[in-house]
Amino acid sequence: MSVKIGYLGPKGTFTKLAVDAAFNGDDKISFKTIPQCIDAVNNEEVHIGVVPIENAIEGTVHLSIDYLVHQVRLPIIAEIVVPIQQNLLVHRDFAGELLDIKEVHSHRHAIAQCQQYIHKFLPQATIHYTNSTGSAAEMVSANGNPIAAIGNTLAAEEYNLNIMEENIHDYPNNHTRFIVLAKNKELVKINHSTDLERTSLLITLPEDRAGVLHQVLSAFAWRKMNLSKIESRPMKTGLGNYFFIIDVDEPYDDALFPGVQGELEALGCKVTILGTYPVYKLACK
Ligand SMILES: O=C(O)C(=O)C[C@]1(C(=O)O)C=C[C@@H](O)C=C1
Repeated sequence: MSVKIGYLGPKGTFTKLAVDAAFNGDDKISFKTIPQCIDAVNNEEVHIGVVPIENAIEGTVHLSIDYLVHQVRLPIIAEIVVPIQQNLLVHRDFAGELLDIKEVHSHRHAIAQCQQYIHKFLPQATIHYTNSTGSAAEMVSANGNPIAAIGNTLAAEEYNLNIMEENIHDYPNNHTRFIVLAKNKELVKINHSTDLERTSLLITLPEDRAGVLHQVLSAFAWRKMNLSKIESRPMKTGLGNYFFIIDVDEPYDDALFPGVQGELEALGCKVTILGTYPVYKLACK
């Protein structure tokens, strides 16, 4: 059986680079948006979906986490981390200078990763947000105007663009985490080794209970469980209502995690496990 893998496309996105680094051979199907990709896994149009979740410079990809929490709950089966290098891509026929570029197109995370570069070298350009860096590159290749896209070298290749400036992201240690979603975890086969396992929890706090966040964190702290991320997001039910995503750098087990869950539930919290999964730090071609 050929395993169908959905990803945030079109061709030439960073998500495609992550998919190519992790999976070989299988059917790879691009989706225009993150929700469309997640829906496709849920509707069983594809077996696996890969979407970005967090970037080292710009932080969480809110669209992915919010869609997973509020719209479609699918388990996280694995995580792929790849290095991110942003480049300024222009049409093959563009022969001007940086100051001739009227518009810069890209995904909002890519624009944010190059904020200082744009501020310094492209102050005249207007910013246009796209669904992905790949769709920005596609747009530039179809357009003769003096415009540019921010994206990777695969996009330059796929859309026959010139790389006008390389490595334009503002901070050198740039990586993005991608999550792998699937209903059947047996279909997710990543042939790389890893010694890191992570568990992601969704926690909602009881209303108006002084010090409860401190108590939540202590439940992990005294068990010496290593948290790699804590993030709050609006519940979308009114001002001041938030949920927390907590990543623990340990696989789910039958002792510590049920202990934490019981303790948090006794405090009036609601705890949901979003996934317990291996983390693969991979290089891209
Ligand atoms: O637009 C792409 O190429 C994507 O895969 C999305 C995305 C993101 O959402 O963060 C992925 C990696 C980079 O951080 C920039 C953009």
